[in-house]
Amino acid sequence: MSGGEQGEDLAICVRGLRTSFGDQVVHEGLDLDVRRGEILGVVGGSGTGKSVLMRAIIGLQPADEGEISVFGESTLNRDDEDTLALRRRWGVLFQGGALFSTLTVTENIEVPLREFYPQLAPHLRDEIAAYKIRMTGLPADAGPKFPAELSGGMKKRAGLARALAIDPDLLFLDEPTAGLDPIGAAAFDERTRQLQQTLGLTVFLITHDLDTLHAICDRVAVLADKRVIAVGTIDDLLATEHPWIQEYFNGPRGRAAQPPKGGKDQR
Ligand SMILES: Nc1ncnc2c1ncn2[C@@H]1O[C@H](COP(=O)(O)OP(=O)(O)OP(=O)(O)O)[C@@H](O)[C@H]1O
Repeated sequence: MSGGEQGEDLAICVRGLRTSFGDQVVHEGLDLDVRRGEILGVVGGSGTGKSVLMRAIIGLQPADEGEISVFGESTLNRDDEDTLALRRRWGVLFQGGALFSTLTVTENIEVPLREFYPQLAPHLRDEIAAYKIRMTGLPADAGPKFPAELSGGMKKRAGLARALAIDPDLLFLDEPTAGLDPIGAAAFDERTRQLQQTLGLTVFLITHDLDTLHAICDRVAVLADKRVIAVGTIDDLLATEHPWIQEYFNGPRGRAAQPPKGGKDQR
């Protein structure tokens, strides 16, 4: 189910990861492969370390032990210039959106453009921001608005537009549909899938949303006991006997989210 991938087919490769906060060990001996071009859903009970894993991959959380590489390049122990070159290849939508409240939507989207392309002329920055606004399905007049003036769904789209600002190859989404109504969540999923297919993105998607897993994830990784206990399609996971996995996918909510038999996508 996991392992055995060729290095060049992998967007992310984690081996033997250990992370901790003081005495609290979050991950121990964690391995994970994310294939290029896939949407990998990451699930697990609350506090199992999904966000900490994402932060470790993008270099915001130190690793006590282990190896992490992104597109074949180690993310650990890099010098500043190398780190910047690698960071250009990913965009991140943090849990809750994490927009700067004192900046407009356009200015938020321009933050990574200023950081990575400081020489870019202001009118080009504005054009790119306007394009990203359209791309993520925000209304054109969202640009001059402040985050406090946006609905929850619009904030997520603005966060997505910022994550896509520098045309990344890899997108990290931390609970992108949390707090959205089911219609808004389905629309966000659909947009994520469209963008992933059109732009050839690899997506690392942390979620508790069973509908999202069924609708757009190619494979799902399950975190428990400080490591990834299983990775595969939902059918692969259903074939395992781990009690948490069975409860998660076959419990009342899991069953309700399963697509009807005889046709995966009826939309
Ligand atoms: N900055 C921090 N300082 C101390 N402990 C932390 C910190 N960040 C996370 N933790 C701890 O690490 C563990 C994993 O947290 P993490 O946020 O990765 O969980 P999660 O699986 O994403 O949870 P959820 O599904 O609830 O968002 C938790 O016990 C959390 O309290």
